[in-house]
Amino acid sequence: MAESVTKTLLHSEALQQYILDTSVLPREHGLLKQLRTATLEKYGHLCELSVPGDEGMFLSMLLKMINAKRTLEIGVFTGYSLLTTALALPDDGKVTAIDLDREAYEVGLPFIEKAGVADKINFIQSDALSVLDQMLGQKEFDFVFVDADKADYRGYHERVMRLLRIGGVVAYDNTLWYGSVAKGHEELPEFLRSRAMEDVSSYFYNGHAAIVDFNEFLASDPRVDISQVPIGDGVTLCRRLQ
Ligand SMILES: C[S@@+](CC[C@H](N)C(=O)[O-])C[C@H]1O[C@@H](n2cnc3c(N)ncnc32)[C@H](O)[C@@H]1O
Repeated sequence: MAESVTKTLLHSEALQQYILDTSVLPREHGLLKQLRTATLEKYGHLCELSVPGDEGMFLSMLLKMINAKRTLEIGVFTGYSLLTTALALPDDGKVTAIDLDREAYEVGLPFIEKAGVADKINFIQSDALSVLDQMLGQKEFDFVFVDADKADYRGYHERVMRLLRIGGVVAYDNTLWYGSVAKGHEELPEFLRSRAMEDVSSYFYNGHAAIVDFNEFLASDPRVDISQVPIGDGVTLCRRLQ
């Protein structure tokens, strides 16, 4: 269980375990722990799709620091980052959450309900790009967390730039793609490579090229300040400037 709470490749296993034992596990909300266990029981190794505990705590801190009230989550799975967000928002905060997969959302829903934050959440089961298109000109967000189809990150970014208030923050997950961005696709960790090769249209196969391209694109986008944070699988923060 412990190894699924954080997956950064940037430091040694001993240091990773230290971070986990010292500052993550003692402070992780009990219902987040339960949600993670339920995800592991239902999805096995795919539980790694959830954000790790140290990244969850980072997102929670960030939301509180920027006083976020209206947030958008693109890619929910069983809701680890969603529950983290809902817990971090003030009582009158709202999070709009989009995912194609309602079944996975319902695995985490009992923990969201037990935490008493279900009223803050509007879950929309749909393809994210089409929902974002419908929201343009209607909604404004303080914070957006993007963790869905990596091949669509450019498309999400164009829409998010119009949905985020000026000064608002968008966080893109998995921007280090298991450490492989600094290497070639063939150097993906074995567990990812074998899964990628099973299905060339898969999340795992397409992720590498899409993320490498997206990182280069963000670095040249004058509409945002950026900071690539080496936590979890890499999170790039972008603050909208114009
Ligand atoms: C990495 S998981 C999200 C993990 C989540 N943030 C968490 O902490 O548990 C990616 C999710 O994106 C969803 N997804 C993929 N493509 C999508 C799309 N085009 N529109 C909406 N959701 C999508 C998948 O169904 C999956 O649940």
